[in-house]
Amino acid sequence: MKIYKDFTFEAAHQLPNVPEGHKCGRLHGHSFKVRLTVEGDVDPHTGWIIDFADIKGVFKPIYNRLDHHYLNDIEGLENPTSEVIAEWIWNQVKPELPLLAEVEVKETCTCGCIYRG
Ligand SMILES: Nc1nc2c(c(=O)[nH]1)N=C([C@H](O)[C@H](O)COP(=O)(O)OP(=O)(O)OP(=O)(O)O)CN2
Ligand SMILES: [Zn+2]
Repeated sequence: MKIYKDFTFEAAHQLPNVPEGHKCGRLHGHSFKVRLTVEGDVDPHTGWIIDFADIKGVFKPIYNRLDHHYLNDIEGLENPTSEVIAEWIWNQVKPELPLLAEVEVKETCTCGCIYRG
């Protein structure tokens, strides 16, 4: 069984390694969407894998580092593509949430990235 919790954070970034003139080389912002998916067995007593609130609790300090920040300033996010952000979030969350199975990051309505470790 898999469950997930969705988050939205607002942040600015620019991609330093794109070719000259690429639009993403300019400073811009997104309402980033993050989906954290957890996989495990359903506890027969509680009826859940874990409480959604526990996923939120684990992500809260990480969310606070991202929301309304300039991502390039964050250690490990100097080149903040969706792929790099997804792996970075995985590395922050996984030790605190061993059942984590998937991190999805969406920059816009039409593009995103899924990382499974
Ligand atoms: N593989 C990746 N490609 C791109 C990334 C990325 O993180 N990984 N990022 C960008 C830009 O940051 C941009 O914000 C998103 O790109 P794009 O989908 O081109 O954005 P648009 O909204 O302008 O696209 P539409 O074609 O209008 O849907 C670029 N590439
Ligand atoms: Zn962007």
